[in-house]
Amino acid sequence: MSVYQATTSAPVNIACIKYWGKRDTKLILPTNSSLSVTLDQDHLRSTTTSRADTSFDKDRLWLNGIEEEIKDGGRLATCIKEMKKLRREVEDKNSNEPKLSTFAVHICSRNNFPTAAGLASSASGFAALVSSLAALYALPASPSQLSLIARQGSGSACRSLFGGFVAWEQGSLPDGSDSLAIEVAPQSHWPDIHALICVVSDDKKGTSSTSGMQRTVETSPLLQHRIKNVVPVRMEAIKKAILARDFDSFARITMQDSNQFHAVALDTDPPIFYMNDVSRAIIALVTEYNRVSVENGGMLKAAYTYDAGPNAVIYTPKENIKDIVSIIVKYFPQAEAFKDPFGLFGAQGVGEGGVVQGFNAAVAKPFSVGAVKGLIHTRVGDGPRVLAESETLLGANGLPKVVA
Ligand SMILES: Nc1ncnc2c1ncn2[C@@H]1O[C@H](COP(=O)(O)OP(=O)(O)OP(=O)(O)O)[C@@H](O)[C@H]1O
Ligand SMILES: C[C@@](O)(CCOP(=O)(O)OP(=O)(O)O)CC(=O)O
Repeated sequence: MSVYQATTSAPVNIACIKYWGKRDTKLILPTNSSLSVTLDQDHLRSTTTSRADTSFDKDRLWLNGIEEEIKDGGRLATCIKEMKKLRREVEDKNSNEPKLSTFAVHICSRNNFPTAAGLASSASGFAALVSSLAALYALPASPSQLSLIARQGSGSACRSLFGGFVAWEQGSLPDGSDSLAIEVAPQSHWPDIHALICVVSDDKKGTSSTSGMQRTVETSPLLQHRIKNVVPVRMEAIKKAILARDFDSFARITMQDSNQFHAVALDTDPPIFYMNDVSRAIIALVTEYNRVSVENGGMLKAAYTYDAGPNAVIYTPKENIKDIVSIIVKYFPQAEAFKDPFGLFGAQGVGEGGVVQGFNAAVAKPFSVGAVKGLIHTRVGDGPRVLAESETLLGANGLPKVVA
């Protein structure tokens, strides 16, 4: 008896031009195009196994070992249904193909980072779901075609079907068939883009992206200006900057767009605040680091960006990442030693951190341990990967394997 299954992993992406607002909430069609950097799966990833079997009586999904309900008409159900539809097309063309589209599936997924930490788990999660089903079903679909389905799981997930630098073209058709992700440049084009994720403590539950963005669409006049006049120009400018490996322009646009996204959140009625004092202090530190460079005749050296929460992501070329880690550690002492995946600091570690020459230390006050509860150093990465059979997350009985 053949076992029909596939395991894939998919990356997280963090936008430089933010998606914020839907023109169709069911199909998840955005009010503006967006652009992101895919982060390295060696550090952050969702891994998903999908198996089709005649003995399964219904579609089931486990996330980090806990079964999630697949609600009728919900996002998970929609993605699974759309993938089965593509499988049926393959079966209709070739009658020798096993009728996997008629079997129920068991899907088991794990995120190697905390799902609740606001690290875009829905993006890597739905990208891994769609790519594992695509591998299971041996679909001839391109990443852009798969992005149409991942988009219906979570908008930002469509961008995780590619590595490197990725645009989500908003499209204009009512059925959404032109609202898809395209690769602007692969990882290999600009591999020196590194990222430091500052995981900021956040006790209270914030406003979800899904509900927050709809409130913004309904109430913010600034969003209309952003959609019509700002994003189209920025999309073109940032694509040009990426193709030219022009970090100065890339950084300027990324910071401006993060700022405007948080401005439209504030322009929402009632207002939405995603950043906190820690987030704002990190902005002050990156701004000061850039000021020192520019005043010495240099260019912008780092760019901050924030999604729908207080965590900072700082993009910087590889050559500056040591400076950035040192500055952040100086102002935000860490409870645990900095995990140094690229071996920046050698055996002695980052210590108490420090600032570059000419840096005005008074731009922010030092915080106490725990204000930034963790630092993750990563870089631009590749798109979804198909993993070996041995990586399966499902046991012989079709249920999640017990992890040690
Ligand atoms: N590996 C996964 N496989 C399938 N679905 C997942 C996976 N990881 C996360 N999800 C889905 O995404 C949901 C979490 O998404 P949510 O949008 O609340 O958080 P986030 O992605 O961390 O934040 P944001 O989208 O605002 O950046 C989970 O409840 C689950 O439904
Ligand atoms: C601020 C953002 O991270 C918003 C992401 O929103 P989601 O993709 O999580 O929203 P839904 O489509 O409702 O699932 C910006 C971005 O990633 O572009």
